[in-house]
Amino acid sequence: MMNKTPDGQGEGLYGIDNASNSLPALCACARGFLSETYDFIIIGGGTAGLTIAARLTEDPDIVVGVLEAGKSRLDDPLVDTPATFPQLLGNPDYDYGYKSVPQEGNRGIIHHLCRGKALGGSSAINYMLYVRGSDADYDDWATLVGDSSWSSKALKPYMRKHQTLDQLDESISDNTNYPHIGKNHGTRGPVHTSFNDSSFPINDLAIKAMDEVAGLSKKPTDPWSGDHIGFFNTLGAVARSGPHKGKRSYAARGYFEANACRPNLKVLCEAQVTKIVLEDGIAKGVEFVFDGMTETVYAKKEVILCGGVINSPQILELSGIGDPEKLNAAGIECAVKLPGVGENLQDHACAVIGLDLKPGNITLDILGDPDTMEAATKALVEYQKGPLTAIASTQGFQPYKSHVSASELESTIQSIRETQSSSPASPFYKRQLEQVITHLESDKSANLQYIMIPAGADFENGIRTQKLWPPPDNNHAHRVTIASCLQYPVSRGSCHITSSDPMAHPRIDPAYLKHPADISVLAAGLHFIDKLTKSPHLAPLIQARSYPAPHRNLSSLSDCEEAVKDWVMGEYHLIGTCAMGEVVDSRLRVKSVKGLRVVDASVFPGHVSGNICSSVYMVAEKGGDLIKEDWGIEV
Ligand SMILES: Cc1cc2nc3c(=O)[nH]c(=O)nc-3n(C[C@H](O)[C@H](O)[C@H](O)COP(=O)(O)OP(=O)(O)OC[C@H]3O[C@@H](n4cnc5c(N)ncnc54)[C@H](O)[C@@H]3O)c2cc1C
Repeated sequence: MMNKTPDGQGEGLYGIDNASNSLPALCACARGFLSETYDFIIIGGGTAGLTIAARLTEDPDIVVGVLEAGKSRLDDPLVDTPATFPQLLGNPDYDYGYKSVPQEGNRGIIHHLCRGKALGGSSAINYMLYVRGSDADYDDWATLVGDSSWSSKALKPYMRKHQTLDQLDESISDNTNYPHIGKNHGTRGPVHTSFNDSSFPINDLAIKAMDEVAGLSKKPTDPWSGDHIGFFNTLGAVARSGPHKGKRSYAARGYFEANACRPNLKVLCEAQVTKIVLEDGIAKGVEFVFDGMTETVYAKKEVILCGGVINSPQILELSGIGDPEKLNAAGIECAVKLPGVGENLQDHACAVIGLDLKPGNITLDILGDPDTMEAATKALVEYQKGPLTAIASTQGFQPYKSHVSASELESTIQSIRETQSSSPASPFYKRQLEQVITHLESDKSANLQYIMIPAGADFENGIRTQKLWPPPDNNHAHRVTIASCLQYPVSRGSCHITSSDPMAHPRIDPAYLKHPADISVLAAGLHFIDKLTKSPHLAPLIQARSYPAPHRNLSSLSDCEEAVKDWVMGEYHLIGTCAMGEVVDSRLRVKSVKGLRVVDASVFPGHVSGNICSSVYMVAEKGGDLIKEDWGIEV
């Protein structure tokens, strides 16, 4: 076994020199995979699945097999280069291409819902913003599930455990907008995080405008400490040290490749799991399809489901675990009645303003100039630096209460109370709503996240096609997009199978804007952005608002509500379809089934503020320890 640091981080295990190009753990065919006997079978080699596989195989006596539907994309420049992520979205080689049902709250629009189909899962295609929830968010989890081991205090070591904080680039002399305190961050975790090493003047001006309009004179001390109210440049999951400097840092790199020499780890890619094999209420193994052939593999100890927020409930339902009515309608016999499966789907919905800037103001559109692109490519290739290694970093959080009058706040809360007292609301939902109300009443809660992207969006088709970010255009006014994102939605959607065909996409309803309170909160966010555009820090730079159309008067909250209904999009932060407390217990074991856990974003019982990948790594790190404890494996 290995030495431990106080955070439980392994000494040298994820050392940069351990990476192997031959990757012996990757099986070329099903026969190779099936020749092994496994203690644990992990379904889904995504963000959470690879984290758990790495932790369990720290014990050389534990043998783990991972089945992943996507391909390994290690060393694929489209995945590795931070700036090329838009090319992954909507691309069937990387993205499942799920579609929502028409969203009634959003003029009936069908949303494309991206999910990563690759080793590393959605961490291979995401926008790489590295953000953590606030303390109140995880304390809410602990309360909802009645287990203090899920409190913010208890979870902090798992946040540090997955992270390595790389140093701020020496060219950044003024670190006012890059606040951080070392003790809140990891130093040896598999996921490298860093600040951008370059920025545009508009980044700092936008932060000034945000501070001014919000009336803030102080910066957050460290937005990863559990309090992220205020405005700052965020970290990204991009390595700024080691052999992968300048590249996306994701689960396949940090958790898999670094451990791919372990003889007790096997991964089979392009293997689609079709169901869990249940015998007398015990998960014994899984059925999967590889190269057109159906195979079965057994687990001596447990099956761990890490298929993500869409596929984990899908696989449970295909296996006969769920609501009997929904299963019967899909032609599946119910083996275990568990009505919460596929319910409680939540996302962070965003509303946006698009701005065209006056000549002389630069954004990523400058990359449309061939000479600038050549220089940026040179910086990437020769120094692993520059704009092609950057993420959309400018952001911050504000309480809703600071944006509206007392009567507007009361009316929003009243609309939630009405839902709370209605008979269809489940006891679990009612308790969640109490927490949402507490957030709205607080003047310290991160109800709204603001993100400025120094690029223009395709507002016409982007939601449907996910070709949201058109190529940079230096012949046009340079553009920025500012988003306001709802962090604690009241609306609840669902994800259920409608057919027994495992290849058929489930019916997914993220229920954007289903509840009027969500519209009110987002409208206040849009109103705030409108004020930013009038701030002396930003107004002189702006040529025109390109979206919403001029007839929407964003200084009126009711017009903001209409603009929100015209255009809303998920922040790709889907959670909750196998919620802790409802579908799994607080040790992540599926209720009424033995030998089966779910560990991924689907187990989040309620939403957290901010981008959620850090929370997925944290849940998986904790999940790994829970499994080890339950099987007497050294933690
Ligand atoms: C486009 C996009 C942008 C995002 N941007 C950010 C961001 O900037 N910052 C942030 O913090 N978060 C972001 N997120 C969210 C974050 O990346 C995800 O919440 C997180 O990665 C989900 O982890 P997971 O383990 O739950 O699922 P995943 O990482 O999606 O893993 C699920 C895995 O299971 C596999 N699988 C599914 N079904 C089967 C099957 N039947 N058989 C075998 N394998 C299967 C999948 O292929 C996948 O590899 C973004 C997400 C997306 C999609």
